[in-house]
Amino acid sequence: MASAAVPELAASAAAKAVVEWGRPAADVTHLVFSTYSGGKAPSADLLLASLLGLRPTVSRTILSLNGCSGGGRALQLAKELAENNRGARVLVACSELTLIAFYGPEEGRLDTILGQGIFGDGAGAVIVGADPVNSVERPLFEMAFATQTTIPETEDEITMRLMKGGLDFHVSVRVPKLLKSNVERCLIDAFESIGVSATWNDLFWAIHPGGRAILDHVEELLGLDAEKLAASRRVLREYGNMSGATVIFVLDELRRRRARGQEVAEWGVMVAFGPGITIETMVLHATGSLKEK
Ligand SMILES: CC(C)(COP(=O)(O)OP(=O)(O)OC[C@H]1O[C@@H](n2cnc3c(N)ncnc32)[C@H](O)[C@@H]1OP(=O)(O)O)[C@@H](O)C(=O)NCCC(=O)NCCSC(=O)CC(=O)O
Repeated sequence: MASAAVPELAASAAAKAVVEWGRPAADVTHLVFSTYSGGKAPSADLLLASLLGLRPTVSRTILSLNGCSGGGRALQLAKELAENNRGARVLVACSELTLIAFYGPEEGRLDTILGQGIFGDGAGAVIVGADPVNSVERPLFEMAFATQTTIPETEDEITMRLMKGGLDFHVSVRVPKLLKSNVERCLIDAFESIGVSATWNDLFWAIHPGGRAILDHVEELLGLDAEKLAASRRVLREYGNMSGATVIFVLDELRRRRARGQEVAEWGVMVAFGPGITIETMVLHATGSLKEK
């Protein structure tokens, strides 16, 4: 069921992204697809390419089981592809279905219930490119800098394993504190790398809302004003933790808030995390056309 539904869900998100982009789907040169909800070949990226009518030469990559860092990883990879291939247009698609990880409670494993309580289904899609065609394309966010960090000795803190009965998923109770201890260093390093200085409250924020406790910990650590994580909190409240797709929803929510004049910061950050524990950090720059929308 998941194998069929995951690409269909992605196709519905991608079709909307393509319409907003303003160019035909056949102009997509690369596809990066992230999901934890599959386990077959040919995989969901091929089915998505066929559902959208992408060209047979589209260069496809599937990221499997990157978990909640999958959205951040896919966007970083798309940035690399777009910057290194003139004229490339990369479709990033993340599609997740909790069905694959649905199973009954386990003695002594409270996180089984936690996962089923806070996770949700969803798909998000983004078109990434460099050098926009000004007459057609309206860039929203520039990915100014991107980096990946692995927190040492945390490989057992978030785990996923495909078994006969589905996806065996575990998340330890230590995850919010581990992120709290490591996220600021990632942010400082990222901003130093591009020579931009800003206080945390000067920025707009797209943090993967892995759970309410994670947002609370980050907010407290960085001394963020309450509205700074409003986009992440709204997405978590409305849709749950949709794993890799969630940061795309948060970016979309930021775009809407900006259009309503609720978010005016020029620079911002996106942070996603997943098994590893892997932290994907990105410095974002709101582009002119985003501010005009
Ligand atoms: C789930 C919550 C909203 C519940 O908040 P509450 O304030 O209601 O309750 P709480 O935090 O006191 O937790 C209630 C009880 O559950 C226990 N508890 C909490 N998290 C647990 C876990 N992961 N494993 C086992 N037990 C856990 C607590 O110790 C406590 O036990 P007791 O009652 O005995 O004291 C919050 O704990 C939360 O946001 N946790 C972080 C979730 C998380 O790690 N998300 C990341 C998912 S992974 C991800 O996003 C990336 C990926 O998948 O790749």
